[in-house]
Amino acid sequence: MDYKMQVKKLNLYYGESQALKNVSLVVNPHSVVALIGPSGCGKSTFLKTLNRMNDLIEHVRIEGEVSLDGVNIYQPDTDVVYLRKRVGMVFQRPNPFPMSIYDNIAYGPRIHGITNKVLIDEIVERSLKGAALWEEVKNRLSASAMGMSGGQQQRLCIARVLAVEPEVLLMDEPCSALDPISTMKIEELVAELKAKYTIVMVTHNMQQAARVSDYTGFFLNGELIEHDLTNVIFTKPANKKTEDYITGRFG
Ligand SMILES: Nc1ncnc2c1ncn2[C@@H]1O[C@H](COP(=O)(O)OP(=O)(O)OP(=O)(O)O)[C@@H](O)[C@H]1O
Repeated sequence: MDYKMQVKKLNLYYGESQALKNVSLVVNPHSVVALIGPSGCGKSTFLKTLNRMNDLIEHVRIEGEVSLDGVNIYQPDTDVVYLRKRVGMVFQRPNPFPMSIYDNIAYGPRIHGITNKVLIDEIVERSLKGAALWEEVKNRLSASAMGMSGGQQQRLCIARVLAVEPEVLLMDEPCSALDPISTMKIEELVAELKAKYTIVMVTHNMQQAARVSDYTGFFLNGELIEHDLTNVIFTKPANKKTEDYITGRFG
């Protein structure tokens, strides 16, 4: 099988400080990869290297290779806007734009040049359905997104990413600001979305990693200690440090 993404010997430095150390990882298409590890171990930094979000931070230096469908995204001629359309990101805290539900979704397609109202209507409906939000909001599309619950806002942010037809979804602790019911909805959604997309998700919650992911990577101090099928990581990890972490001996 061809990998959707492949990371080879990745090092990342914030100024003098090295945040990622020789990380190599492959991501299969239509799989969910969970990244776990204690606070500050480099999970978010790693996630952001997959669509070059770290480019926006000063003094960041990156060595190694990250490829998407076999093409290195760090090549100088990469169109970063197009890359981020293909590899979309959902953040820890829902961050809807202060505009209507409809306009939140229409924003991305409009930026990418779509002006036809009928087409945008279709995209809005399809994206909201894809994010399991349509039934809850179809009668109030012109209402402000700021009036939605936190869980709805997070699904709106997922719908916003889906609207530009990504291939990979990066999720940085998408449930950390949500209540248990909203968390469950997002987890169910992730399970559905992997039929169409490839998902890489950072989570603090090991039960969540065990529930939703096919593969799990364990980070510690900027190193990817181990990466394997999720049931292997949680039942018979190869590395003692992984075992200590998942059994709660530290973290
Ligand atoms: N913009 C930045 N400038 C300098 N150092 C940074 C920056 N962002 C992160 N770091 C450092 O890089 C290391 C990894 O941080 P990162 O946020 O990737 O960890 P994390 O595993 O996602 O943590 P958490 O689970 O707490 O979100 C930390 O030591 C952090 O202080």
